[in-house]
Amino acid sequence: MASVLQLSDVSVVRDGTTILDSVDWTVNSDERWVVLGPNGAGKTTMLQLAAAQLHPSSGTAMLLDQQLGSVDVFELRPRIGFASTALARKLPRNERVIDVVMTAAYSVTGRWTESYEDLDTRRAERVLAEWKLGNLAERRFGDLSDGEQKRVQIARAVMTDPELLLLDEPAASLDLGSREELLQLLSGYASSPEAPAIVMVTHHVEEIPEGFTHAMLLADGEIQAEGEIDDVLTSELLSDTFGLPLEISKQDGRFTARAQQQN
Ligand SMILES: Nc1ncnc2c1ncn2[C@@H]1O[C@H](COP(=O)(O)OP(=O)(O)OP(=O)(O)O)[C@@H](O)[C@H]1O
Repeated sequence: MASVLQLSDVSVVRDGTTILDSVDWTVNSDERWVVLGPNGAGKTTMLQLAAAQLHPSSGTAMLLDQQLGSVDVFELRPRIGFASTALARKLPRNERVIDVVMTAAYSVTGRWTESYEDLDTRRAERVLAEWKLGNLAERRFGDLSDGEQKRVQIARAVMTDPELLLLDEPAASLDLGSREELLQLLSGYASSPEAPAIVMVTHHVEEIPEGFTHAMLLADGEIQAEGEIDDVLTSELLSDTFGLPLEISKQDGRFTARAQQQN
């Protein structure tokens, strides 16, 4: 299976601080990864590397068969779908939902003078329907609920049929109903044979959709564990990563975690 991302001995240093330390990580095209770790572990930095928004300070990062640092990132970025709160803040709140999604075709936020083809419109309509947003296409983005806005961000990220989809805390701040609705959609998407490789950062194991295959645990910029999801999301490894005794269980494909009872 072809790899879409391959980090070899990658470190990221910013203002003298090592944020990622000698990371080795390969994501193959048929894998769906979740990245977990405490605040400040380096998860967002890892996604920024995977989104070609950041170069390694040392080591080698291969992204979609191109080496970061020796490729035009503007050619790479349209092949990568990225949904994050930072990106969502750039989306114009008074733009129609369909335009928020369609402008991804040009990697811009905010419709301006670009001309779109019927193909773009049809694709945006199809993606909106897939993410249960078809009836909201003409609404203003800023008027939607948080749950609907999160789905629009993902619809926008998949608009260009990316080879790698990156999701930074897609379920953060959602109420229980909106979270479950989103997880169901993400599960369906992740389980489809046409889905791209996916990397999702989250703070909560409860937010891992069914169908995710691999996990990475990160702390202090170092990988604590990585591999198949059931081998990595164990009570022992999670307790070590978060520095407190945790008990993890899995039922019907979904994980839950809680602090262990102290005697
Ligand atoms: N320019 C910078 N200079 C120094 N340190 C930085 C810089 N940018 C980020 N950091 C630090 O790097 C660390 C990792 O940040 P990052 O946002 O990748 O972590 P994270 O795991 O996504 O955290 P969170 O879960 O809180 O979102 C943090 O401690 C952050 O303060």
